[in-house]
Amino acid sequence: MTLADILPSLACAEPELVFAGAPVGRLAARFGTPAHFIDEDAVRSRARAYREALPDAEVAFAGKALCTAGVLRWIAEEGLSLDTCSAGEIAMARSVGFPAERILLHGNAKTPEDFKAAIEYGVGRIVVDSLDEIAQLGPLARAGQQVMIRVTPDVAADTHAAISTGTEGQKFGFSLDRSVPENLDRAVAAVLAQPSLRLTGLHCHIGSQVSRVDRFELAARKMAATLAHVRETFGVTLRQLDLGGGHAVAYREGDPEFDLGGYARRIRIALAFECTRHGLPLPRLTIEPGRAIVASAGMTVYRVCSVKRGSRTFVAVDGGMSDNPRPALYGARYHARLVRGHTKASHVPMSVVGRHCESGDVLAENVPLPSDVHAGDLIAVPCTGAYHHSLGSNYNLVGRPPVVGVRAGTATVLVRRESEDDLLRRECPAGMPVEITA
Ligand SMILES: Cc1ncc(COP(=O)(O)O)c(C=O)c1O
Ligand SMILES: N[C@@H](CCCC[NH3+])C(=O)O
Repeated sequence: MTLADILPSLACAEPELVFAGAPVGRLAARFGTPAHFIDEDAVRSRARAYREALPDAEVAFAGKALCTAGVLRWIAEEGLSLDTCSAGEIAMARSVGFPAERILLHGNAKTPEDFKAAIEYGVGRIVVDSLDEIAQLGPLARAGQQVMIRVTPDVAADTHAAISTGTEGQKFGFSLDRSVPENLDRAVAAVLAQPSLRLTGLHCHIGSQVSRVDRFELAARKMAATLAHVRETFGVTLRQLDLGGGHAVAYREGDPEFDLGGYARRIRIALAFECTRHGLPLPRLTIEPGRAIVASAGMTVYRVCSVKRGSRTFVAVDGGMSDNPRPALYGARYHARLVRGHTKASHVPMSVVGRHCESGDVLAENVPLPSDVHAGDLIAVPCTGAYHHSLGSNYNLVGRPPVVGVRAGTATVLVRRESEDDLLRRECPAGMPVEITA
C-alpha cells in the first residue's frame, strides 16, 4: 500500500478504506481501537527491495523500529540480519530463533545484562561505543567475539536534532579527532589489547529520517578513509564497514522520498573509489534500515470520541501520544483520513488530537477531513509502522494498542491489546518493606 492509496481525493467521495485486502471498518470492529495494523507483504517487499538494491551488502533490520516476534520472523525469513540494542531486543530475537550470527548489538550505554544476553546467545557482532565498554566487555566475552567500533564521522544529517547522531558533541561514537579523549585510535588500541575480542570493522550512523543521499555518501567516503587510517596506524585491515540506517520515509504526500537506487549506486561507487585510492580491499558493507522497512507498512486506526468546533476544529480520538509520541518529540507531521467512504461533505482543515492531558498531544495537525465527521467515526493514520509500537507508553494509564499483521485479507494478532490487568500486574500494594541500612 502506498500513501496515494490512503490519501483521500479531496474532489470526490472516498471509497471505504481497505488495508492489505481487509476492509478497515471490519478490522476495527474485530480488534477494537486504537489498533496498529501492519501489512506483512509490504514489510516483506521492502526487505526484498533492500536486498535487491544492495545484493552484495548485509541488510540488518534495525529492530528498535518495530520489535515484535511476528515481525522478526518475517525479517529472518527474508534473509535480513538484525540490529538490536538491549537484552530485551535480544530476548525477542531469541524467542523466534533469529540466527545469532546475523545479530548485531548496539547502544551507547550497554548494561552488564545486555552484554550477558549477547554473549549467552552468541550474538555475531558487538558494536562498542566507549572505552569503559571495551574494558567491561573484554573479560566477559568468549574468545573470538567479533567487535566493531562506532565512529563519529562528523557528518551533519538533514534531520531533527534529537535524531542526528553523526556529529561531534553528541553522545554516540568515538571521535576522529585525536585531541578528544575518547577517540578512535584509543578505541582501536583498547580493543586490540583485549585478548578475547576480534576487531572486524567500523560502524557509523549519521541519524534517522535522513533524506539526502549525499550525506550518506560523505559518511561512506570518510569511513573508507578511516579504514585506511586504522591500517596505517595499527597495521590492521578491517574487512567490515557498517554505514548504519536512517533512510527517510515520506509520512505525507510531498515529503521527500529516499532514493534507494541512487543511494545504492552512490555508496558503491564512493567505496570503490576510496578503497582503490587507499589501496584497501573493498570491505563487506552492512546497512541498518529500520524505518524504511516498516514505516509505510503500518496504519493506526482510532475511533473519534468527540468533535469540538471552535476557532479550530479538534477531532479527539481514543489514542494519542501514548501510541504516537513522534509529533510531540520531533514535530512530526502525519496525514489522517476517515475510514468510511460515501461522504459528500466538503473537506475542511481539522486537528486530530489525542486523549492525553497535554495540549501537545496532537496526532495530525491541519488535515482536511469531511465536515460531517462525528463521534464514533473511525480515523486512519498511515505510515505508523516504525517507532510507534516501540515508542508507546502507558501515559495516563492507557493500555497500549494491539499490533495486528494483515495479509491478503487475513489478520493475525502479533501483540495483543494491553488490558487493565496488565497495567495493574506490576503493582505491589501489599509489598513487604525491606530495611536498607548502611
Ligand atoms: C545504530 C543504529 N542503526 C540503525 C538505526 C535505524 O534507523 P532508521 O530506523 O532511521 O533506519 C538506528 C536508529 O536511528 C541506530 O541508532
Ligand atoms: N525514535 C525516532 C527514531 C530514532 C532512531 C533510533 N536511533 C523516530 O521515531 O523517528
